[in-house]
Amino acid sequence: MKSDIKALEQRVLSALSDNQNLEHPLYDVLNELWQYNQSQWARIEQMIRVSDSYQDMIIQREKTLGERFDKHLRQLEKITRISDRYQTALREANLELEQASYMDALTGLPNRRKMLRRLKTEYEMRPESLCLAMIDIDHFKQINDEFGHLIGDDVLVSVGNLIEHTVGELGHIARWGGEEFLVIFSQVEEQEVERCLEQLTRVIRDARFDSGDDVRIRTSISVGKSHYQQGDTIDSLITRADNALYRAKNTGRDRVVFD
Ligand SMILES: Nc1nc2c(ncn2[C@@H]2O[C@H](COP(=O)(O)OP(=O)(O)OP(=O)(O)O)[C@@H](O)[C@H]2O)c(=O)[nH]1
Repeated sequence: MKSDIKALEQRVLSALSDNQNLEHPLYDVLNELWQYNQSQWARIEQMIRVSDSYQDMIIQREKTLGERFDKHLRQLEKITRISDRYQTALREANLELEQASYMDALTGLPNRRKMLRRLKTEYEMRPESLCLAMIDIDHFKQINDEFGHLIGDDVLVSVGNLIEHTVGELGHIARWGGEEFLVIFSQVEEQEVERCLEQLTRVIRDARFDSGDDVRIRTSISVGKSHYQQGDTIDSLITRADNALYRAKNTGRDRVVFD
């Protein structure tokens, strides 16, 4: 079909180029139709060229947009990874900070803050089974004065360890402050608490602590114990343990005084 049109065009063209046809009555009409036809073809070709270049432009643009989108996606993934790492580090740092705020830096034992929290929880659950032991190292100032504060620190840590080890599962120990420790006993028979505290004074009395040279340091502890009584608050329980400790100090030290 296409070759027929080519042949037809060829015939029209040769007819129009033949001077003998110039006088033919249809020559002008045919010539005009031919010119019009040619200009239409030129327009169609022009439109095809415009359309092609437009398509090229769109393809190019999509490519550029795609590349930019990929780039942004990669950046976003990178930022997400950094943010994940940052959040994990932040969580870990917060956890460490929280643990540090409840721990005594010297002995590694729970501190007063942590103990008060535990005390509150135990008190809210079953106050009637609460028993406190306030423990203080005797004449600790003399150890510091004689051997220095660093050795004093070592003794403090060792006494803390011995208390923790001796009390074991029976209670919870904390460094209450200075050379003072507090133990909470909950749901432990009173007699068993008393046996444990008596054993504790023996353990510390028998212990020998390193002084850095040949001398071995000896010390002892005084203990004041309070047991929940009707109407007790956390404060009054602590005060009664403190008062018992005071009596232990005043009656010769190295002993347990029960309230
Ligand atoms: N090395 C050291 N000493 C401490 C620490 N905290 C408190 N002390 C010392 O503990 C001593 C407590 O002295 P005092 O309150 O007079 O009591 P004490 O000498 O133990 O005498 P009594 O309690 O009456 O038997 C002081 O010399 C404090 O400086 C500590 O973390 N490290």
